[in-house]
Amino acid sequence: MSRSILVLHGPNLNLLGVREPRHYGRDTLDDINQRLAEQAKAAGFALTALQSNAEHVLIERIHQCLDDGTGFILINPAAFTHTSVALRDALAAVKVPFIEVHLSNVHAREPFRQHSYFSDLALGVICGLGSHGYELALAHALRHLSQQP
Ligand SMILES: O=C(O)[C@]1(O)C[C@H](CCCOc2ccccc2)[C@@H](O)[C@H](O)C1
Repeated sequence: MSRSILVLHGPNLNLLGVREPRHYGRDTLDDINQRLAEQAKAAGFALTALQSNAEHVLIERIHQCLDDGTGFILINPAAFTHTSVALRDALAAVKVPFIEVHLSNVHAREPFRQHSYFSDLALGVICGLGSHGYELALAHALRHLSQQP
């Protein structure tokens, strides 16, 4: 059973807590990552988090999952949600189960945010619940991995 979870944050999420609290809340990315790490550790699992503004960095980190035993991915692709076939293809290639997370309710925002290149591949999608969405996604990932042989 894999005991390793990867959390990926897409472009501009490094600005969380500094700008746009109306859409994205006041938690910083460090706040979110710290809470996720504590949640995973308490359950006996390892968690790695990466934020990047560069599509190729996220893609190459996903490719690493072919060799590093990652059992589950939580990903907020951010704006790449609506644009990146390349990032979609990387997730499809490695075949690691993933949950797509969005802080805001993308379905209550501009039309262009209402299409995702990831949702049909995802195990599930959580949006609109702020940073709690990440914690809910992690809770599901932990249960999923705990049920694996
Ligand atoms: O709601 C989400 O989590 C999004 O993935 C966030 C993306 C934006 C991430 C940028 O986050 C910022 C945070 C603070 C200030 C500026 C941008 C947006 O493009 C997606 O449509 C929905």
